[in-house]
Amino acid sequence: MEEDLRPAVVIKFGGNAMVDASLQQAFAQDVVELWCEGLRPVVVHGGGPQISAMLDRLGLESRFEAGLRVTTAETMDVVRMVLSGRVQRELVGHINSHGPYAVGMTGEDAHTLTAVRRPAWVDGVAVDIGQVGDIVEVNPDMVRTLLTRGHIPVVSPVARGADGQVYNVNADLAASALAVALGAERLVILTDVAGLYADWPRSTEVIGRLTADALDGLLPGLASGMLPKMEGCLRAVRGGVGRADILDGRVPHAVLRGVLGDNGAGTTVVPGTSADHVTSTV
Ligand SMILES: Nc1ncnc2c1ncn2[C@@H]1O[C@H](COP(=O)(O)OP(=O)(O)O)[C@@H](O)[C@H]1O
Ligand SMILES: CC(=O)N[C@@H](CCC(=O)OP(=O)(O)O)C(=O)O
Repeated sequence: MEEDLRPAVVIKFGGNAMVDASLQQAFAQDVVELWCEGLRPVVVHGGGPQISAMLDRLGLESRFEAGLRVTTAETMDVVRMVLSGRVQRELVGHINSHGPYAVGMTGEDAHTLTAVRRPAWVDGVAVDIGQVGDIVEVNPDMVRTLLTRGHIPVVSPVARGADGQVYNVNADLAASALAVALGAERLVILTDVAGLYADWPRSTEVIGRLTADALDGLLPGLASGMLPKMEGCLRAVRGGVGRADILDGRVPHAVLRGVLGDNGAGTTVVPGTSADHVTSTV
């Protein structure tokens, strides 16, 4: 029975924050601690740097448009192999060193994530970036089943298309779509900076808290990896998730501090229309 279970907390573990083995271990410990506290963590992992490293070893090019990887059929094979064959396995291993908690899956499994091909928008122009997907449907049944049985789902951001193709999905957007479909309480995105910087890369001011409408106004000015992250936060809170946080994954135990301690670190997006935002200097 699911009635007495708390809403899920979806945590996106970023590729850049996961290159350090001790940070990976601290992250795994935090996720298990949340589970022990009665929360229901769902992990969606990235792996951008690991994919780029493998492409480089194979002599293949890594190219991004508006923060999304240009994905040929050859690139897609490598993306799938690195994400679900290596990065997900390592993470599941770290979590399961604490007990039989984690179960790895990809968005392709049980039709969890369905995507359609999407372009990247560069200066208002649609650019073809190959097998990159935008999620159009989420079936959260398998993730819910795992949660109900006391497991921690670890999901790779690969989706199936209704057209039979496999799609590479940005992990921030995959986490956001899953959070909405699960009716999650929170979306937490770990990355390799202190949060969303105002006037990046010139200022040292991190935006601490802002509403969905204020974020909507800032989105057109954002670049590179921060763009899908903030788009994911916006979609999440507009889709009913209570709040979305960007936290610094380079800080050990950032998840535990951010979720249980709520120490005000990082950037928090909340539903609402106020145009104001609060900044702090780091
Ligand atoms: N406004 C901004 N605030 C913070 N970081 C930004 C901003 N704009 C671009 N970035 C870049 O986005 C990066 C995070 O995105 P990405 O490299 O995709 O991270 P991850 O691997 O965690 O998903 C930061 O390291 C930074 O270089
Ligand atoms: C379409 C697209 O860009 N997909 C990403 C998927 C992995 C990811 O998002 O990893 P990070 O969170 O570590 O950046 C990629 O190929 O790099």
